[in-house]
Amino acid sequence: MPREPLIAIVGKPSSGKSTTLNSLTDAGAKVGAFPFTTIEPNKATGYLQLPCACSRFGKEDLCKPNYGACKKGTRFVPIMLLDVAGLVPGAHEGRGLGNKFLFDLSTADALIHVVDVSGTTDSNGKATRGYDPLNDIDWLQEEIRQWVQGNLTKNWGSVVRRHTSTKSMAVETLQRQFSGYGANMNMVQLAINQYYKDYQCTNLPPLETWDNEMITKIVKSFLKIKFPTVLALNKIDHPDADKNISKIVLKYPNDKIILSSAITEVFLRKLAKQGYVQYEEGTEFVDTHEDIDTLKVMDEKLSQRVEKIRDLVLYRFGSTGVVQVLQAAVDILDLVPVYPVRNMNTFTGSSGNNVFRDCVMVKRGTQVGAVARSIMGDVTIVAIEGVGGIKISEEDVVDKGKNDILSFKLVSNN
Ligand SMILES: Nc1nc2c(ncn2[C@@H]2O[C@H](COP(=O)(O)OP(=O)(O)OP(=O)(O)O)[C@@H](O)[C@H]2O)c(=O)[nH]1
Repeated sequence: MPREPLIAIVGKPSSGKSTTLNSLTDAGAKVGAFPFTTIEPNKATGYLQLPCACSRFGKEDLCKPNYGACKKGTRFVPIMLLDVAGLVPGAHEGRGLGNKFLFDLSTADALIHVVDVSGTTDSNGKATRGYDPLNDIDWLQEEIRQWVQGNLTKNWGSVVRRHTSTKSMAVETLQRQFSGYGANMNMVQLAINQYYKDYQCTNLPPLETWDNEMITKIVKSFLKIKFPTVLALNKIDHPDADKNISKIVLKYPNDKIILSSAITEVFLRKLAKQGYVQYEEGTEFVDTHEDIDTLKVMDEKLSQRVEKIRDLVLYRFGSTGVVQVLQAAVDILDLVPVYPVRNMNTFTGSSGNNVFRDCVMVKRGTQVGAVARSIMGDVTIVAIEGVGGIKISEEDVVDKGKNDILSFKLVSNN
């Protein structure tokens, strides 16, 4: 994943995708610029919250990121989000805005599947009552599988002929066929390993003998690797949500599931902007005039609404869950923050007193040399220094809190 990670928000109409996106991208006055050169219409910048390196050294007051923000040691790192609207059942056959959106999806590294757990919208997003959202999870996975499988098997005869005549290995042939989804050899090998795990076997039958059932299995395993998914069970504020949540958690015990109420997050942020509450995003803490007397006084109706939100969402679930949804997506991608600095004694950049100006998210286990090249291009590295001036080799790997603050000494161009 040499470019910035891209996380797609998917789900049926009216599940709450836009509301989730709005709450993730509206970071209010807190954040500044973002690093992406082009933002296309269906892309937006979300802000991942994580403990910043400045808090390890008590330098919170000097932390001023080039991109995003840092507030009292909590870093807001910009992450690119893709809004995949218009997915409806039958999209792989071109229904709705079908193939275009599925095509957009191919650039995503992970998915946030927003599921309406209130059961108040049917499979097409129309208002109803008592709908079973379990259908939506299966439907979305199936829709993507049928699209990928359709693309793979369209010319299966010639794929097999070429495979045989070039004496290719299955991993090579699959990589060629899946290259449109950004799949490299490593990803395809991981997919094959996933297949071994899913179907408890140790080798693949010859590709020439694969029937539809076998191809389905391979595609399913590939999709697990290509699109790791967080299930955002949204609308938990609704009274019908509880029983649906239990059913989903029981059926998908191994999935990454986060409970959310996007509408509550949007509402609380609005009240905070208007000066009625002080709200710590991602937490259950909402202070009102009773706690902090500089906050505006709310009328009876507004007070009752905030009280209801506390009871129905914040105290029951610990937060609105929206901040955690993005954190979960970054977790399943196994990304960790790395802070390149110029001066390892002061943690500053090329000028000024501000510390930890840059932060990039890289896959855990990436070699330090590869991190340098992904930031600065094809450079020649003379030395790499870590905290305390320790020497780090290009082959050392990045981990959470380890080899994550780096100073690269390069060959000078002059
Ligand atoms: N009760 C409740 N309603 C919500 C929540 N999130 C969104 N909604 C409502 O659900 C409806 C659909 O929300 P959107 O965010 O527009 O849904 P969408 O998935 O973007 O819909 P499309 O644009 O049609 O694809 C709106 O009326 C929202 O106010 C939530 O957490 N709780």
